[in-house]
Amino acid sequence: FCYGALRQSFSELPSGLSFDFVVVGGGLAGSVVSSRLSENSRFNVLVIEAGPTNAGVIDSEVPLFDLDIPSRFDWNFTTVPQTALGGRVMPYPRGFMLGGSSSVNGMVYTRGSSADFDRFARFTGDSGWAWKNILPYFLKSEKWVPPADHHNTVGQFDPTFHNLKGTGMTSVSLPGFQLPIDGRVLQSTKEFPKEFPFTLDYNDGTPLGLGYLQSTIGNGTRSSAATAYLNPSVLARPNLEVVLNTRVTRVLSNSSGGKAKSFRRVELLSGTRMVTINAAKEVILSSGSVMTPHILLNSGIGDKHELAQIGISSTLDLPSVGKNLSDHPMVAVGYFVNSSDTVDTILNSPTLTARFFAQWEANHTGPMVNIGVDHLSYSRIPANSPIFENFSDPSPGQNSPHFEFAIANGAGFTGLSGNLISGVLAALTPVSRGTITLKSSNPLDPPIIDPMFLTSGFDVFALKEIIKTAKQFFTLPTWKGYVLEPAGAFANITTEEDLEQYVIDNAGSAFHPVGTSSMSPRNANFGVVNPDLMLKGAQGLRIVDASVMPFVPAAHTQASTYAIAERASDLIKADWQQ
Ligand SMILES: Cc1cc2nc3c(=O)[nH]c(=O)nc-3n(C[C@H](O)[C@H](O)[C@H](O)COP(=O)(O)OP(=O)(O)OC[C@H]3O[C@@H](n4cnc5c(N)ncnc54)[C@H](O)[C@@H]3O)c2cc1C
Repeated sequence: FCYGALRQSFSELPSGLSFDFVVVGGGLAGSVVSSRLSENSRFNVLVIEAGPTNAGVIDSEVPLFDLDIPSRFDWNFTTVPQTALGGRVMPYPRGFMLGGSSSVNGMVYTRGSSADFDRFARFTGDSGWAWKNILPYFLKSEKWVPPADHHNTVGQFDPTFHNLKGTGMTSVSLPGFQLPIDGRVLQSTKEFPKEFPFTLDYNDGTPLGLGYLQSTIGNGTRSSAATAYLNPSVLARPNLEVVLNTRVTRVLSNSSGGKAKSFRRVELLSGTRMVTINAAKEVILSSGSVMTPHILLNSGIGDKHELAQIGISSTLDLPSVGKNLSDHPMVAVGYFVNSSDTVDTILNSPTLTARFFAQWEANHTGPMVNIGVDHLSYSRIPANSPIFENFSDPSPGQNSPHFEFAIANGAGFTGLSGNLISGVLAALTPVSRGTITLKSSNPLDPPIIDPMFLTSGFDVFALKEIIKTAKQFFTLPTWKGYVLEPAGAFANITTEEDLEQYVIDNAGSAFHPVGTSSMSPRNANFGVVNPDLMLKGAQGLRIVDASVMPFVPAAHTQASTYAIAERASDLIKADWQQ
């Protein structure tokens, strides 16, 4: 038989092939796990991806285009009205192409704090998830490369915490195009060292402070899980098949009674027909925090009472499926600036966009290699804050931040026009938890997504605090003569009530949902997967994606998903060593 190709549809897959592993979703984690498993030539691996190929998609390749990826590469989900946000409905983007959300995301590469992973280990009872044991997997997935402009990076990162050996996979680099605000941003670490101390490297496990942005960019181009892990030489492996444009609807049980049920059969939509395919060893669900629980629930794996209400009979009663959705709420604030040298000028001018795109095409340099942010800052709510009279601290440890503050050379997420500088402000330790549920028993209906943003008073407080900090930041002496007046509704805030209303009117998702198929200790009567990521109470089904994280780390979620998928690959290989 001939394996080893990128198929445009399931019907292109030659009949008669059999597979050891069927990976559902060729997104970030699915690309990693299928690449690693197919390193073993005795394993036949099939990946089924709902979206199209990433190859040749310029909007995905050019870093500065990241805010405007066409909707055909998105699942185009929206949330239900958010009660704590004045009933607003908001978009909930998820990548719909090979590489998944790693092909459409903001490319920010942040790992989180050592305490985040030590908490994973404590919570699950598996020391394999602790920082010291997961750090090698961060290094295995990361290929540290020079920035696009090849500037001297000494003093801008700590090489001890990166893989400079060329053995890694996804390229990570420092900013490849200096922004005009960079000098002033760095000066702020001297003017406000208590809140913004300089940190050499926020990816060393202790992120607090202001440091240089690290992104999944190599040679001025997005490096995604697809470009890195499913590169042409991996796709040429005779034991790997990748099927595009094919949606999986359910996993089916192919055993009954007796021992734990086995879920080694996948149902998918091929054209207008439902067909099934078996995995001899395992089905691996890697459809992400929204679609993995959606597939499980449609398969009857979830809370049996809730499923009965929509006419789905239970195959495995696991009430935690789709619960515990944890995502970072985010809000942006902007100021007009006394300069036209911001990304707004480029993005609002077709002529400049064309000119800098031509430069990018010619030699992968210039403003298009950058996302308009060169620095991030991480900070904590002071220990003596009155909020801790009513809430215990949700952060996992003293080295772990409550806030992220990205300093953007443009309007960014404010949605305003003009020349701006903005702060993209995220609350990293959300207390609110949401759900993914089903509308009906039709597996092609979209999920009901309810992140329940800001339903905890702690999260409202956190966003208000970080806005106050951003105000202090932008009024530091370093900004004199550059930062002008606040922009949009932010300009009208005078009271604490105004501030709260601004948060309610403007907060949204930072696009980091996790927790909907959470790990829990092996014998726990809650959770969805065991610490080895096998579905609880079942055989033959593993979940490998962001949905298994029990808590959202104090970081953007791609780095942790890469590390989890790398460790998962080793766990799977060890289980099936012959
Ligand atoms: C707009 C946006 C910006 C972001 N910015 C950043 C950032 O700057 N830095 C960062 O660290 N993180 C960022 N993230 C988050 C990060 O990309 C995700 O945490 C990460 O990609 C999660 O990986 P995953 O494998 O769980 O899911 P995904 O990467 O989303 O992969 C899931 C895959 O499964 C496929 N799939 C789903 N359902 C089915 C089905 N039924 N059948 C077949 N295939 C299916 C999807 O099409 C997709 O390819 C961002 C995310 C988004 C959406």
